[in-house]
Amino acid sequence: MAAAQGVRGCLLRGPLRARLGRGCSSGAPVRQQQQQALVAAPAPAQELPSTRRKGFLTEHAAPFSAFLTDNFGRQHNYLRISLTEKCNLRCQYCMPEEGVQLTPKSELLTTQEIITLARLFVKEGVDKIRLTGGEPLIRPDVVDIVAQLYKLEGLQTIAVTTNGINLARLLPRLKEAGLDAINISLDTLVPAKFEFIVRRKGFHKVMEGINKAVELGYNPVKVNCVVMRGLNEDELLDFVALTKNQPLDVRFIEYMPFDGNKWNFKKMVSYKEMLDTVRQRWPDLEKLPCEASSTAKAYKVPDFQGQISFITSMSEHFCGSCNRLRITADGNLKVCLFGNSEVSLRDHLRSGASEDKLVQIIGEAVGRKKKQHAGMFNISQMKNRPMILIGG
Ligand SMILES: Nc1nc2c(ncn2[C@@H]2O[C@H](COP(=O)(O)OP(=O)(O)OP(=O)(O)O)[C@@H](O)[C@H]2O)c(=O)[nH]1
Ligand SMILES: C[S@@+](CC[C@H](N)C(=O)[O-])C[C@H]1O[C@@H](n2cnc3c(N)ncnc32)[C@H](O)[C@@H]1O
Ligand code: SF4
Ligand code: SF4
Repeated sequence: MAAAQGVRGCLLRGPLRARLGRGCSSGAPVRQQQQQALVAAPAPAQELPSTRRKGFLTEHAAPFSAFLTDNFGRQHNYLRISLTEKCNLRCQYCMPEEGVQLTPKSELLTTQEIITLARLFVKEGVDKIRLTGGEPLIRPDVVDIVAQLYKLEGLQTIAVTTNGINLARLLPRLKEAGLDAINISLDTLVPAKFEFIVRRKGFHKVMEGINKAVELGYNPVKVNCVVMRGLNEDELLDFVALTKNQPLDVRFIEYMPFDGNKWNFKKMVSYKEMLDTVRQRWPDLEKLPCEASSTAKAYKVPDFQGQISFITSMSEHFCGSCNRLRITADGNLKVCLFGNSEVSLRDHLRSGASEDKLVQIIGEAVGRKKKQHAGMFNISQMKNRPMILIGG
């Protein structure tokens, strides 16, 4: 597993301030802001807890569940669980400014229900769970959830996708509990623009979170950047420069349509356009091999420590190798990010369905999964949840 490999062996060299002084490609104001934000000199990397996984990587070889295999032969070994519908930011590309209709608390999955479902999926062959949201790190028991997941035999990777605001504070405990991999969302290196895009303050906290993840030895630390025309496409080269001396994987994401995010084609910057921009500055950019199921196409500037990637859901979808299922915070199984067929696992759990019955229901839902999403323009017209209620 990439993430399981990635958690070992991070080497840090020199203070971040010094790193950022080199290799930034655009004007001084952005660079100064980066330098102000990344002032801490990280301590030496520490080894992450990985003994449990070392064992399973070699010993766990159960046949893959027929229930989690769809009609196109795709094996779903990666489960994304949304821990909350709430968030401490209000990103323009994810949710409407006025917020979203929240589900009453009694209808959200309890911690026990989350663990029960996770255990069931792991038993059937899921070996990677990503916690998402909303903002997963505002759930008060997130550390406990990671600790309980860590005990699940067969689960090799526990990952989180976070906006980074609470990360520096929580990461030591999350790491102790068994968190293997971290993806942090950051769409701009300009503090004022950050406030505009996410409609809240917090830029420096996110940078602190990225520094803390590097300091604690996560490698790579993935940085998710949704690229939108007129907002941040002028910062691509600055983001690439961040990978020069740090173990970061900066992932440029094509802007995707969801309910309430005012997507339009003109605001989307395609993979090809982004790649051309980066290649003009670094013509010797190398393409890297990727896992077949990866959402991202990876590249590297020779001699840079980190790498960059592109998540091309719109212009070059990767549905053929999809291995992902989702559980929403209100307990629905969603078999495709861009499909609106859902089944309530919560209701079945609460009405006392047996494990066999639940597995059957999950299998039927997986059987309904389409070969691929319906295409950029069709999905921009379809009824779906706002992204904040899905979790990415
Ligand atoms: N179309 C599509 N996009 C996805 C899928 N999974 C994740 N993404 C998008 O990829 C971007 C990054 O998501 P992350 O939460 O970091 O998850 P990931 O890309 O699976 O991360 P890794 O496990 O580290 O590769 C977000 O914009 C997600 O919405 C998927 O199954 N289909
Ligand atoms: C919905 S967020 C939830 C996790 C966490 N709050 C965060 O922001 O990282 C998961 C991922 O989806 C991405 N995302 C949200 N809306 C998107 C959109 N319209 N297009 C592409 N990616 C999007 C975010 O940038 C983030 O990396
Ligand atoms: S992308 Fe993440 S941080 Fe931003 S509003 Fe959505 S859930 Fe919150
Ligand atoms: S759009 Fe649906 S089928 Fe395609 S990769 Fe994403 S979740 Fe999988």
